[in-house]
Amino acid sequence: MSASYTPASVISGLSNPGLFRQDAYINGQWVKGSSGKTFEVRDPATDKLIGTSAELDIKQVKQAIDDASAAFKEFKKTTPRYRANLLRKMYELMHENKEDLAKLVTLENGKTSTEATNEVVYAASFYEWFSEEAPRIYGDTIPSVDPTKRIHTIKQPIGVCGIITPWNFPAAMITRKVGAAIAAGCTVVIKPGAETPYSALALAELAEKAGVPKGVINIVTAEESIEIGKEFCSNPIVKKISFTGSTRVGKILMQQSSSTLKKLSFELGGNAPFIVFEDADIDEAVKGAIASKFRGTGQTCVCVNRIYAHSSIHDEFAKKLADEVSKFKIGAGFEKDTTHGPMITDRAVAKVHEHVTDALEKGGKLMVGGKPATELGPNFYHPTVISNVNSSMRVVSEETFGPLAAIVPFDTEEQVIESANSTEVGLAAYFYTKDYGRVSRVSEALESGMVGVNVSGLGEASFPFGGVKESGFGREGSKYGLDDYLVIKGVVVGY
Ligand SMILES: NC(=O)c1ccc[n+]([C@@H]2O[C@H](COP(=O)([O-])OP(=O)(O)OC[C@H]3O[C@@H](n4cnc5c(N)ncnc54)[C@H](O)[C@@H]3O)[C@@H](O)[C@H]2O)c1
Ligand SMILES: O=CCCC(=O)O
Repeated sequence: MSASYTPASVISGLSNPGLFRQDAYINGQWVKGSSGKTFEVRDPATDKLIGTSAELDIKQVKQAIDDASAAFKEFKKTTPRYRANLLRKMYELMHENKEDLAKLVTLENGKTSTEATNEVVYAASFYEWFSEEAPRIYGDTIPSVDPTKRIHTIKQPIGVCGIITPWNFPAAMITRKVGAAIAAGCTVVIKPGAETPYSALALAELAEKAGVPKGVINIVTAEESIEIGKEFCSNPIVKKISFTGSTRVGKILMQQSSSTLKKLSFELGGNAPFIVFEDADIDEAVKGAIASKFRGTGQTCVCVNRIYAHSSIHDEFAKKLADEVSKFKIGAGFEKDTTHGPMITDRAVAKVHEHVTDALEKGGKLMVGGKPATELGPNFYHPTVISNVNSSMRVVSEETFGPLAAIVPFDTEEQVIESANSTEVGLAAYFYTKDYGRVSRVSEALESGMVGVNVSGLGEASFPFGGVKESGFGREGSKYGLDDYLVIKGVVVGY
């Protein structure tokens, strides 16, 4: 597409040009791939080259793990107050560099400048949150059956953590994990999504400025992720893997980790139901569905995937939703009037189109959209609403991960709960109602790690983020987010 910017003009317009790094970051050094190997990173809106990134080989990844291990020997002895101050400084530096960080997010991920700025603020909030949690890593004292003994517990950092993150939140998926790891006293080796390495590298640059000791945060970049995944999982030095990404890859990592019995936390794929009951405020539900379904152009793990609207309001809801969606302006994330950016790749576009075609062939009613926006480029898809959807359609059973809102009519609360739960994954679920009894009943009945009632936004640092079933395990953010990076040691003292 023709755009009012080029990647080069965005990079030269950064207030802090040092944030744009193309080398990997190991043990406080910026390192190139062995024999200078690199991979390309492209702007998803224009397909123009942003730059290259170092393609590390396994020897370099092993070295990063060794360096993180050496750093852990000292870092684990630091006080929680020291680590709190480091995180506070990292948080402040993210805010000082908010505009630049947001530009890098838009450039490599494609999301709009507003969404990118929101992501940077959200990402920084995890450093702030965990700076406040670090000094509160309490143990217990426990009465013993033996009067000559005293029992207490201490919580200690687990060790070197391997962190693997996706491209859809290139900053927040890193800070949510690294904030907890640093607060606990762990050291990390991070492999960011190959589509979006620059936000991760900019965060490493800021961490260094904040005074994070060398070896505590390491970023290994590569387009080829399979061997790095194997190394993280099989290297006995790595004690924990934290992964955000697809259920498919989560299963591979779990299998690979069995030989070394790693502690694992996985945030995997979802298929979020969004239920609009007959007593709901329809306009509020439309607003909520738009915010959740189309966040990041539908490429958010907690995005609504299936909308269930009570039969008595299905047509009204579908029309109002389609009217709002038809006002969207898709385009490059940097353009002022763009409301929704591109998808990450043309493969992602193709998957949305497969779901749309399948739903229409099986009797769904197209309300708006329904085709790739090839006039804008290979990565754009017209935001789409399809009503009269049923459970035989792929969009109901599979995560679309794109801008397709599919509306299924239902008749009873029991029936819709059963439909909502009839999937192997369980990350987020939403419903709209004014019936107070239903709020508790349905929240408790939904098989998902997170539920939004009359709201569509779940993400904040204080909220326990995570799934059940094949959406994974472990919780990020919140007071529980530290647990995954700590081990409890019981101590018995005899007198
Ligand atoms: N639950 C969450 O918080 C959350 C957040 C974002 C994305 N997701 C899920 O991720 C999926 C989309 O993201 P994606 O396509 O980038 O997912 P993905 O699983 O393909 O990739 C995620 C990360 O894993 C790496 N990876 C891929 N194969 C690997 C392997 N064999 N070994 C080690 N690393 C490997 C990738 O390079 C990337 O860094 C969706 O299903 C979405 O729901 C979940
Ligand atoms: O896509 C995954 C993360 C989204 C969020 O934290 O709200």
